[in-house]
Amino acid sequence: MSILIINIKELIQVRENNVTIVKGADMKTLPTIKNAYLIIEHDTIVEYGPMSDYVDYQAEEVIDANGKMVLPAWCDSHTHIVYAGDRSQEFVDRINGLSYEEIAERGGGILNSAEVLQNTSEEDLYQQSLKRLNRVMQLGTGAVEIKSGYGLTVEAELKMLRVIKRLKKESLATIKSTLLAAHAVPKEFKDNKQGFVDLVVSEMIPEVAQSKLADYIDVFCEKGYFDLEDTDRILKAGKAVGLTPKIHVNQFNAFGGVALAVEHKALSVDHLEEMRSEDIEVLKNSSTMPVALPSCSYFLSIPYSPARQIIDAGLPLALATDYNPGSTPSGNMNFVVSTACIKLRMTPEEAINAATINGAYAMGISNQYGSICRGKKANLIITKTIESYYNLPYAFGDNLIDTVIINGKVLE
Ligand SMILES: N=CN[C@@H](CCC(=O)O)C(=O)O
Ligand SMILES: [Zn+2]
Repeated sequence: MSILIINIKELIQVRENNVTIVKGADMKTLPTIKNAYLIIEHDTIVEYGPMSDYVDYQAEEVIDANGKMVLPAWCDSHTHIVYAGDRSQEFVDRINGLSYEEIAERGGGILNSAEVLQNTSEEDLYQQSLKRLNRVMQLGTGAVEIKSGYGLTVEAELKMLRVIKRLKKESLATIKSTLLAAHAVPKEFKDNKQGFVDLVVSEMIPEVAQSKLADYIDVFCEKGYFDLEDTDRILKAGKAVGLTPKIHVNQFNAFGGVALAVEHKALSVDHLEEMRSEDIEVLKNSSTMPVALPSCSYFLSIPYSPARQIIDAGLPLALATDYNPGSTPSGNMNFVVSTACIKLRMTPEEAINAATINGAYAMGISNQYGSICRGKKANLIITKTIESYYNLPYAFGDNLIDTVIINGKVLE
């Protein structure tokens, strides 16, 4: 299959040298080609350039993108798309005055989702999750990381990971899978957190590694969940079987989790709503990607990650949705990009870099995704007719996407 796209008003995020990460002041640059063409063969970008250089090419499908822009599909490096049911009652409880923490203390929150998921069949869980995945693909997401963490028993965590594996196989999207067994302490272990950490380390991690069901290991490193010692044990055990760490850290409290993650050479540290200067310092000269989740801050009314401080310190930053039933029931990367500009004071260039190439880095796939580059996979968004790419964050809440191409296939 070959696709030729002609008359592209602006081809965005063109990176000739297969750049795999963009940091600091460089994030303000978004390389583009005006009035461009692009050729896809099978699932790969094989050629592009200005229309003035275009030489006749016989493609099976020709798309005239007159007035429209083309950019890499969004790379959403942090989601919990596989879950059962919803937590809309807790949403209303919060409106009526309860905090996210108070709801969790009453046995709601993650434990509520875990109970529902444990009682949901694998087929039903798959169907619910597939629907969400298809929806976010329509919204321009072409690559996505999905975590376990609503199972909290060996059996239910494996069920979640098998659903992710099936999504990998049956969906067009590129998917990375993360074991987040240490997401909350289950009721049965309420007074025996160590017992649960032992279970994660001695049963869940080996079993998941054995059946090759995860690419990454995650921990919710937070007061009332898992402390530095627990996190250290779990990351060590994960790394020992080849699972690279990506952790939830500094969402409500900052107490050294970022430094621990860097020590473990984590691929990413995610949330970062609460950042101290030493957290920023420790990320310098590391290979760990900081990831901001602005939809979560929006939904919970908690602080936004200090993107300006992070980028102005010369660090890279990625943006992701955190799509989950409790803190972020939205997988819309367009909203994330808008909110990053509006609330985190990122420029459109920074936000697009953060949601494409840096998002791909935070999933370990930026050698293949996240920019327009010969040889990279053809995951693309074709916008509606727009004046400038500034319109993408500016027109918040609007859908400016006309067509999505994922791994060389046009979404119906
Ligand atoms: N903070 C931890 N985990 C999720 C929320 C989980 C939930 O509330 O269900 C997050 O990333 O925000
Ligand atoms: Zn999360």
